[in-house]
Amino acid sequence: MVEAEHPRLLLHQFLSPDLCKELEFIHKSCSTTGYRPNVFSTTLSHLIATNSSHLIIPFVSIRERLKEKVEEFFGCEFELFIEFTGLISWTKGASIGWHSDDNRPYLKQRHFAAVCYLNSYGNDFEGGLFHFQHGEPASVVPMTGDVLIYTADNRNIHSVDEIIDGERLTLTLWFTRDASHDEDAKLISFLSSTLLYRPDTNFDHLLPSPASNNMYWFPPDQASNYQSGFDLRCARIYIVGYDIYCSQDKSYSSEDDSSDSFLELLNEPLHLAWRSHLLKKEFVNILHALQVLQFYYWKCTAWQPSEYKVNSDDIVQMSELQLERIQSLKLLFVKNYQSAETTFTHRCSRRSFLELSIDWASFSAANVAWEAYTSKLHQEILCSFPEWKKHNSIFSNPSKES
Ligand SMILES: O=C(O)CCC(=O)C(=O)O
Ligand SMILES: [Fe+2]
Repeated sequence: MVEAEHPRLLLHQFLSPDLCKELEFIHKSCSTTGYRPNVFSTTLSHLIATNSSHLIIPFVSIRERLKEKVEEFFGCEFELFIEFTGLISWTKGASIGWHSDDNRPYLKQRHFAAVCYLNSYGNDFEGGLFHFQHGEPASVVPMTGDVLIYTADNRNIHSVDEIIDGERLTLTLWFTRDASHDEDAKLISFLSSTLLYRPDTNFDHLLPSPASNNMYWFPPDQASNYQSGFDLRCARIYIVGYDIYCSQDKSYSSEDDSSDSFLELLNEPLHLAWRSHLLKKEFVNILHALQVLQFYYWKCTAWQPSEYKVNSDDIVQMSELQLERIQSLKLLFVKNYQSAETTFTHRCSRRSFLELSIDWASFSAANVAWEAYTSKLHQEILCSFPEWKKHNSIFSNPSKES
């Protein structure tokens, strides 16, 4: 029974650990700076805008399950629309005081919220506890796979403590009774203009294409002069011990150039390096490199190093000149390394990244597996889209084998 005064529900382990990992992979390879200080987000329309529409697929069944659960719990079967779906991460310094989720005139359409915790307090971040101002449970400790559902009105005023360390990740959805705020309709119309005009035979058409450079600069208020802060895509690569190498001869001055022209290098082909080794594989841009690297971290435990042989043609030893170039690129893209590290790592992972050694054979295997994963999702979205369009609604394909 719904408690009338404070209608809310906490579900334990509603999402599987693997789905949480998959959504984390998507966020760590696609996010941009968010709408509040120290917050990063990945919305579904952003995935479409960056040529990664296929990455919507992992969200489809969980959106469906959450909507059913909310409708069932609040007794409004078949009445709701999803208003917003997004991956949101909070880093050191982020917090929110007492509020209800419909507390702005432009948020009045929000009737219910579902917050899915994709990582855990203590393990991945410190701080970030959730509190309700009145009623039970008074506090929620975010744990991987748990979901908190509540009404968006003032019966559920809540706050989140400041994040002290690490990156706290959620999948957050809002639901509405107002059909004019149906997210599906907007996504389908966006997909209509991007998805179908692409031949699906050539893998190059599935490579990510970055949004504008300023969306990846952190903190966002520094994106007007780029003198401090960092490019978050590069930061996510550097903090796990990799380097970025691009051979372009153009010289960009970081001191007197306050434009973002140096960031254009990241939209050009580039390589990844580890210590003195350069991976010969060329990535079309920084997002491509980041996505493959994050995929490797998502899946790396699945590969036994002995199963794969390093092809000596895959890597080269770098020259002194190349190593110098790598250092100067690092200074260009990450003005403040300390802040990048504090933003994206938890003290536990900081230590384990230092102990990691690269296994190039598994890394090459990850690249092959990432292409297969991408093609499979692309096939799925091509197959589902005509039905979505017909019903103006995003739903999972019942014929799909699981
Ligand atoms: O992430 C959470 O636990 C809740 C976040 C929140 O209150 C909000 O985004 O409005
Ligand atoms: Fe909230």
